[in-house]
Amino acid sequence: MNELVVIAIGGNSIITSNEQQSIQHQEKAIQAIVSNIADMLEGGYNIVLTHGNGPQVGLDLRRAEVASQYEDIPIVPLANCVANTQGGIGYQLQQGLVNELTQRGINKQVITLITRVEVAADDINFSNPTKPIGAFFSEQQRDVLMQEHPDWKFVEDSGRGYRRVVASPVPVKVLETDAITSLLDRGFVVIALGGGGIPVVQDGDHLYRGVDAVIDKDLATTLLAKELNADILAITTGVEKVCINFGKPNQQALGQITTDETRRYMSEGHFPAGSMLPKIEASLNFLAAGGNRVIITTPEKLPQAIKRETGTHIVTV
Ligand SMILES: NC(=O)OP(=O)(O)O
Repeated sequence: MNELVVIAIGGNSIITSNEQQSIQHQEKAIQAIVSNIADMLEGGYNIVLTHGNGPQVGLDLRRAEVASQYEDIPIVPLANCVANTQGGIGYQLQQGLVNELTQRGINKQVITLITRVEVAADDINFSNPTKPIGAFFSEQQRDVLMQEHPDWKFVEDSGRGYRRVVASPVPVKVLETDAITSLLDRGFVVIALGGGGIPVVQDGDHLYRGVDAVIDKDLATTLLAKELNADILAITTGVEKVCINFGKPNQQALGQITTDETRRYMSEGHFPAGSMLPKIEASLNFLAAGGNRVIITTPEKLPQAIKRETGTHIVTV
């Protein structure tokens, strides 16, 4: 039985900077990603590929806001913008991966699944926006935007500038897990849960409606990996390996670590909040639910990391 790997790719691996937002730039980034996914498929793994949408959903929302200044063009709610990014990014990944597999002579079907995720209507995160979306702005640009849009909130993001933030409720349940399982059983590579899933709340018995938010894709991917009983969760990030004492002279990159060691490093404050910490918490959560292994590495290093040649591997024992 082939191992099931659930892989999360960040939206910023596809739009890498303000200057690289065009579809042509995104397709170039996607070509590199699908080549790595194809390598993993050749290694005999079953794969569910999830992706973020931070830069893309911010762009989509901005496009909708600008267009809605024309009286005949209605505004698009944020939940629909998330759905749009699932379709748009999913299409690019699906087409890129199908083409890559065809060129390699691999007969494997790929499908993108629109995926909804239930969140709690009373989630406290609705009143405290934390999820950065869209482009990076200078302090001066941010101040101008805040004057034009007093309801917009911003946060400084990773030393790269200011980004708009929106609500990011905790994912409670992936509503399309059964469909993903059926597709995996039939041999598909499944691209799902784009942008952390379209956030929906219960609106009566088994009835749902979309809400204006963007779910964190690492949290949502962990939830899906648990629901699918996946063997391996692969979380991609900007560094090849997780480090302790990051940025200090005694910085140390971590290869394989146990959950006990991970918890100790976490309690010693080695993993910054809003950056590596949520990925580490998600990893521990997946392993506590019975997962075998978590890999944290860059998208480029995934094929080597799955063979244990690089990356940080977190295991229970
Ligand atoms: N939705 C989400 O978490 O997207 P990014 O990973 O692109 O920020």
